Amino acid sequence: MTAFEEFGVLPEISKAIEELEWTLPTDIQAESIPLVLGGGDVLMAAETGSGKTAAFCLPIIQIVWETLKDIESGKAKSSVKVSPPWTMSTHDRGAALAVAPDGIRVQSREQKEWHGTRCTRGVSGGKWGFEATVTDEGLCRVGWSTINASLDLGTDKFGFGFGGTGKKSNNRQFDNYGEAFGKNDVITCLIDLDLKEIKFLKNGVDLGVAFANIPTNQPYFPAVVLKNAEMAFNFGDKPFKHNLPDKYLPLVSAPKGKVIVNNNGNVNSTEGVVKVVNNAPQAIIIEPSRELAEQTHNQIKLFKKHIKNPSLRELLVIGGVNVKEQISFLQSTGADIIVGTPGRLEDLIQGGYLSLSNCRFFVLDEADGLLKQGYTDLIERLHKQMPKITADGKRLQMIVCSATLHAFEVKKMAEKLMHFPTWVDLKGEDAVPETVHHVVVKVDPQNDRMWGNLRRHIMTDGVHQLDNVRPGNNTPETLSEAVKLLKGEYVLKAIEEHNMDRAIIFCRTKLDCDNLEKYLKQIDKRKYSCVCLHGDRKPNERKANLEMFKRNEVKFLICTDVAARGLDISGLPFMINVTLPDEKSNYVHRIGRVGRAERMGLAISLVSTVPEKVWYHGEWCKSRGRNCWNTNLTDVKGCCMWYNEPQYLADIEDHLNITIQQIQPDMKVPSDEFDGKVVYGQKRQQMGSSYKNHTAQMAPIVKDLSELEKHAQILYLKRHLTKASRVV
Ligand SMILES: Nc1ncnc2c1ncn2[C@@H]1O[C@H](COP(=O)(O)OP(=O)(O)OP(=O)(O)O)[C@@H](O)[C@H]1O
Repeated sequence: MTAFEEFGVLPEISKAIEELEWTLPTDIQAESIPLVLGGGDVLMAAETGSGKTAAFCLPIIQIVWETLKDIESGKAKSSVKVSPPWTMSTHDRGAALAVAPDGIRVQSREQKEWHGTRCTRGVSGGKWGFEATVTDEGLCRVGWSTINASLDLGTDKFGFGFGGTGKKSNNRQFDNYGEAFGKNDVITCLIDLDLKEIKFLKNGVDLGVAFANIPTNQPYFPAVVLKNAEMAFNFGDKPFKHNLPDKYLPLVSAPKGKVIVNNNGNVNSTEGVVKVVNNAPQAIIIEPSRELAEQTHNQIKLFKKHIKNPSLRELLVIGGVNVKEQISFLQSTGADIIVGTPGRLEDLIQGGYLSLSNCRFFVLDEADGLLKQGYTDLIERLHKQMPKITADGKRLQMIVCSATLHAFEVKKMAEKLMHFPTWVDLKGEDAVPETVHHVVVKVDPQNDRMWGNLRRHIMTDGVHQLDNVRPGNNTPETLSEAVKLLKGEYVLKAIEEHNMDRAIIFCRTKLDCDNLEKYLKQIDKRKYSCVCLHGDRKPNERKANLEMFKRNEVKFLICTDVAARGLDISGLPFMINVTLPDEKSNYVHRIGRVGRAERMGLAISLVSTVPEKVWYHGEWCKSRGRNCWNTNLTDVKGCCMWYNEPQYLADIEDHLNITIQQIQPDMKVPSDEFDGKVVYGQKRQQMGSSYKNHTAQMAPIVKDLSELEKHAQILYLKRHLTKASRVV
């Protein structure tokens, strides 16, 4: 049995993993795979390069395939025929109400409407009780209803509820009763079908009869309705927090003859039959960029290699590619798992080519990035269209992941859309993997005057074309232009010093990328072979460039933040930040392109010591930068801003709670600075090789300790002997 099989992964999938020579699951995989296989919603926060893609792809492939097999063998019928234990019903419930897998916790995150559910069983005579605990803020009403009652408990004559505002309600009549209740309060709900009355206890205190003379010609079921709230139930499986009053019994002890099964929502058994529909996939995985979508799609293809009978169909749905091909694939072959970028996915859904009716996995990879790119509404729209329970009775599972998941937007979204999610948080706040050595180099045009007499230099972005910039004139504009020139040279120096023959280089703008590409090629096309990856390049060119870089056919990939997240280039040793990102989480993502899968990587960031004036084309810029020469500042609707890198560096350090090692412009990284000499791009050396160094480092500390020990022993002996001599 392989290590992956021990975590519940099927042999067919494990075989493909073995062929990739992965012997053990990474930590995030070991934690998350069982949770997803177990049916839960999961938020995965783990370092860059820690294997999050497989952590969600493997269990999804497995469950989707198992479902396909069940459908093929006719087993995938609705699970509704099975007589359920005392739990809240996943069928007889409002659309926005979620029932946890244990069936006793319910939650609704809908803020405007009420959503309710009823128990899977009811009683037809006797005196019964159950407990409902308020487990979160929000509005709730709990009580008893017959099977004919609306799920909005207390709004028709068949339902009797007690609400958190201290009101009882039946048939839309809301009257004061008992007292208000809220988070952590325990409400005991009692029904006496002999005396025909319903009453409630709050934290064990009897609030008196709420409803008398209730009709008893129908069985009664525990019921609840919530508005952005959460409750947990105990029907008597566990000891109650407060004893039931005399003669009342827990519902679980009701004898067979008195128990009625709730078949609401289950009656139409043909609806419970799951069918394979070509354009209705079981899983939708959203990625923030085309490249990343393609990468995840390729991983799925690898993982499903040995999956047969039935085969599993995956489809890549990204922009910039002929939509007709995607539509025809959906119609002819069909797809079980779709990986895509948000815009194209929604186009296909709105056009009616793609249906979400069978979707049971909704994955947001690089979720914070998606939300920051403004896709919150789109995600909510798609989520709304997905069934919260599939035809075979499975809950919609949401998986959300990133190396920088601790963003406010993510927490808000998780609260709104996810149900009882588990945070698999391996690092706490955002962090840099130990395999990444990251350093900064100050670019100081006042100290390093080399920019004043360069024979050849990089073409700059032209921001200062109309300014009087020249050596000897120390205006902010001149220094800003000088930074741009120096950065071109510093990139060359970094490449030279570290003999970089493979690196990803991040620039702030598409223009900066183009200028650096031209400069490197102008100096030496072969020595500095490079390609660009940014939003202005055609999709085919982007794809071809990335492939060339991955295949080692060019040495440098120059890109904007479009490539900051997720791209996995095996064994990449170096990255250079020509300019720091203004979004601090992107620093983590950018430098995380190196130091992946336990290989060491070096990230060098060039940081200007003075403000640099740069392009910033906002919505007001009609051409969005193309041929724009408006060098006014943004506060007067111009398209430039002063970029304050020292501030961004401080923000990043503050965010990561570290001081980033600074190196000199000679780009030398002290060889024993981290954990001894390392070979970037290779796996970390075994402890044996650095052991000598380690003992040398420890020697003075050990010597100090031994001195202290000697001192302590002498002190003890002196005191002891003095005391002893006094006694004598
Ligand atoms: N169990 C494993 N054993 C060996 N290598 C693995 C394992 N899991 C993943 N990898 C490799 O580790 C690399 C990084 O994986 P992946 O791209 O999934 O990282 P990630 O956590 O999604 O990173 P990012 O946050 O940058 O997107 C890939 O090259 C992948 O093939």
